[in-house]
Amino acid sequence: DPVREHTRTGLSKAALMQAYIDNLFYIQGRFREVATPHDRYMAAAFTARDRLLDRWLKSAQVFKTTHARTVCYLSAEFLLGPHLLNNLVNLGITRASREAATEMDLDFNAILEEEEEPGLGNGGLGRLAACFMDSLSTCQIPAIGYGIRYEFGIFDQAIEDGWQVEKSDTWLRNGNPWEIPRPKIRFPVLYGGYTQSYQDQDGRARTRWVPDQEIDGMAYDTPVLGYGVGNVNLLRLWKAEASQSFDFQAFNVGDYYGAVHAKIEAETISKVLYPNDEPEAGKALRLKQQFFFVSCSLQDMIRLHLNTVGPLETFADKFVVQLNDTHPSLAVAELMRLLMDEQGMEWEPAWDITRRTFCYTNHTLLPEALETWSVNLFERLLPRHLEIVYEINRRFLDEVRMRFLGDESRVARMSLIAEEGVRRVRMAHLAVVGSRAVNGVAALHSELVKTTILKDFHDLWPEKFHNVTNGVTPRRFMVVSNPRLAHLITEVCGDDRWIRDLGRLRELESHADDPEVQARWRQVKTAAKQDLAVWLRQNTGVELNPAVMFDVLAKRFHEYKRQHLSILHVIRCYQRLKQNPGQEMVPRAFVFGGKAAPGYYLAKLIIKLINSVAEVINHDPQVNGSIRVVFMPDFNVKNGQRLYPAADLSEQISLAGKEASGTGNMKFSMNGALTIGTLDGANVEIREEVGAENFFLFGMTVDEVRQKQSAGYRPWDIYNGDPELKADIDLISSGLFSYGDTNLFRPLTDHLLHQDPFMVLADYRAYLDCQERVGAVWRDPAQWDRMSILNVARMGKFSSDRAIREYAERIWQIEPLPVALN
Ligand SMILES: CCc1ccc([C@H](C)CC(=O)N[C@@H]2O[C@H](CO)[C@@H](O)[C@H](O)[C@H]2O)cc1
Repeated sequence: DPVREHTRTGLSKAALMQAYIDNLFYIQGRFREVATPHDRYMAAAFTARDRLLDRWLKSAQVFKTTHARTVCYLSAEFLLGPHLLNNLVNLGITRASREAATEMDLDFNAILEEEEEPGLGNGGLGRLAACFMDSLSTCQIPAIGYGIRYEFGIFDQAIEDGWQVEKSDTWLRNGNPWEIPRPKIRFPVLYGGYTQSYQDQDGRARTRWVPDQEIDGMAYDTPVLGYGVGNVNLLRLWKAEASQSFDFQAFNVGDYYGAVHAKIEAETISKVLYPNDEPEAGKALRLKQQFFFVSCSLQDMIRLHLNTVGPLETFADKFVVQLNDTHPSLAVAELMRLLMDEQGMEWEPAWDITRRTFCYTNHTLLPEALETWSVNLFERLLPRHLEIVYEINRRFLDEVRMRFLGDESRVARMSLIAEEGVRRVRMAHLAVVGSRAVNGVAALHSELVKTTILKDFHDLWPEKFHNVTNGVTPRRFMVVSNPRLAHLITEVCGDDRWIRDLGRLRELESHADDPEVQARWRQVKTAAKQDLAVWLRQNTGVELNPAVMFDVLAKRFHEYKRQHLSILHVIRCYQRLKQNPGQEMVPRAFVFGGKAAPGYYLAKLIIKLINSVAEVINHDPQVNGSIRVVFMPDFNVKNGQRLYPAADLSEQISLAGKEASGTGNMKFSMNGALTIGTLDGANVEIREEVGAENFFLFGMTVDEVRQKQSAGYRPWDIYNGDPELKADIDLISSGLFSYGDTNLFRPLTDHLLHQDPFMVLADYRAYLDCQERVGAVWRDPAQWDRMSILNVARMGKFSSDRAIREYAERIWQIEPLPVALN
């Protein structure tokens, strides 16, 4: 009956109002007068969800009947962010929803604020996976995202007495309306034990794995709708469960803990996300987590293939699997095990399928982030996979020896096993050997991958190496987070086709000097700054004036990202104002944000320093008229969406050669911020696109860094050679920012003066001079607005749609498969 059909799928205001009322009643069991904010959010969420499921089922039917070639994106992290508004935008019903809310006298923004964000990631890598899922659907490429449904995601960050305090992330406590539990889609995951070789019925040598632990992985599905299309892809996240959750025999003998032991043991595997963003933990549970989702995902793909296509010989034609860094690289060995031990395939055909199935993306050059697992741990947890890794290695090193006769040192360097000291399995090597394509995430980074960490492999297989520069989705990071700017751009461009074709932003170029457009552009920025100022006052007590320059540095804390270089600039500004109060200085608000891995002491000390400097400056009437400092707590996707639209200046100041790409740099620039940055990662390409004259560049290049390091870098000499630098570091050591305690920041100042591995002191002077140039341009609003408009106009390249199209054409060889909207 049309009324019923209409209520669950209708996109009109009336249909949405009816659906909301129905959901409040039939799902939340509430009528309006007694509904809680959470009830209202859930009713709104289910209203959107129904419209998603409608398109999802149509997509699933099309993909099933057409045996569509499918991309499987394996990632240990998916930093999705809040779903509701993003789904309303992709459904094209934001206006109807707002009007429905107004008509029912509901506070639409309050409903949005109610949503807990699924923080199933640490930073760049996890958010990139989420942007790619949005673009895979929008570009109509059949895809499945596979990952882990952590019960506890990235910790919530509180700042107490200037220190980061981690709070566990109970994102599931109020339920999750966006996922569909799939109790019937579950797979056994094995650990430990030993292997046994035997003869099968045809007399062929076979190996069986006799594990000492078996758990289950159960699927939870989240639909991922594209923007303005009928295509909905699947995000399938696995939860660990005991295959037998209650041991009644133990209970009968009163061993109550024993009765639930297996359940607790099993569930720990998907209990919590490891909060490390570069240094690897090397913890056994982390390896168990990686194998857990890899095994479930590959078993699921084999099930889908056998059910839809048939014999596995064509597996690599149906599925292409992208390994998001080395975290899922066990997949290479696990697919071999499943094809040989479970599907009875011989090594060669199994290896041929494996090598044609996988592709690997590297996201970091930092040696401490390149995962290696001790052979002992590997053998203890995954004895069968170690055998397979050894055999892959034996055959691979034969190939290397053939190609590079007598070059045993190259053989040792390329081996999957690091033999010196504790023997370790090099996961990046396993990923490269088992993949048909390897890519970096920005042009500079991909060059460095080929000339440094994977040089030997590039010498052997140059054709395998590619670059695909990262991108971000303009839906979430422009339309959802900055609707005022989106409306203005649509008006100036004449239509909203730019949202799916970001190159159309070029239309703005011709308006860059138009005073009327500039005025409206500045209004949009000021309004976003006002919103942020209100949020910051409510959540930190710090008052910011939206008329001053908002200078923003927000990303995970890591020494290579050099947040401590920025705080030295803040201290320089402070000293200048203190030493000559009358001095005219461009007023600025320095906004910092970002989490530090809980075990990363120096990063946490930098957070403390920022908050301590803020304390002194914000309470000093001699300077707080010109400069203010604030630390935005709990930088996550939701708070990022408040920050990106409100920034005037985007700080991208990592040491050249260290930031693989960066994606925050793209989000800030797409929202009209100008960038001060080094020639690192994607900064290089942003500067190429927006024009060198519209980018504040400073600092050493990668080559200059290498030269200075090989010449012997002595930060102490720079400290003694630059009086302002000396004064700034001495002020930190003086205890002025720590109530006279001269020891608090000593670990940081000592580290800077004696090691400074990321050459903060070497780039200090160039950075300060560049900040002077920034101030000079800020004094000319018309020029600043012109540069801001040109920055946005030329950001088309950095849409994740472009990145996905490049993966599809150059790496995955997959065609879009459109699903009709209705
Ligand atoms: C094993 C611990 C661990 C956890 C995460 C990682 C990630 C690779 C770190 C990460 O997020 N890298 C970032 O990836 C982004 C997406 O490609 C890039 O834009 C960033 O430059 C890069 O730091 C390494 C090691």
